[in-house]
Amino acid sequence: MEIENNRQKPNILITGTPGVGKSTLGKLLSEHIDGLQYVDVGLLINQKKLYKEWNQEFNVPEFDQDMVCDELENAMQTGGMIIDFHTSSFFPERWFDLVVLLRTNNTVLYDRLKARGYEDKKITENIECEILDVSKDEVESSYKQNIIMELNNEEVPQLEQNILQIIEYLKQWKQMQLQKQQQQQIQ
Ligand SMILES: Nc1ncnc2c1ncn2[C@@H]1O[C@H](COP(=O)(O)OP(=O)(O)O)[C@@H](O)[C@H]1O
Repeated sequence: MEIENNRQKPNILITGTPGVGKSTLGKLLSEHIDGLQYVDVGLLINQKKLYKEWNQEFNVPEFDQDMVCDELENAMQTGGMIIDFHTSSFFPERWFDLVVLLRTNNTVLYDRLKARGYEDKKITENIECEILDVSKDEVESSYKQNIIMELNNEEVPQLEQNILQIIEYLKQWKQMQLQKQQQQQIQ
């Protein structure tokens, strides 16, 4: 792990196809780890009207990338943010210390999206994205491999395991950041 910023608290991106469990994980992490704040970017876009156009086909806003980034910039510089969004390449790479890519198999994903009340067309589109590794490709072309953590998330025990793995990563991050700051003080 090589840290290129001086943040006191790490920023985490949680991404993946809708239904893989991003908000469940993000909220749990913010509850388990002091000082981390969870942000559902989809919700933020709606609340702060960070869009200029509306997608009639899917009845969702066409979010404006610059407006979203401007809205988050100050908080990201401070650190301690858990960012949850289904797409990730437009965020500045420098923002994140850990990128969590969640994966869920098709059968489970289908059931979750059906339970959410999505139309068949929207379910099929999302499952195709998962099969075709759309989020994975996006993450791998946008962030360094050593900060990407790809985690399966079908069942509750996996979720618990994932949380432990992330907590462990963040412990190491904190230690490295501390060492770096001590070295900077000596120099
Ligand atoms: N590890 C898990 N085991 C069982 N159900 C899960 C798990 N993670 C998430 N879920 C469920 O899957 C559904 C979708 O999760 P959610 O966090 O809303 O996904 P996303 O934010 O990626 O759209 C929710 O009903 C949630 O309770």
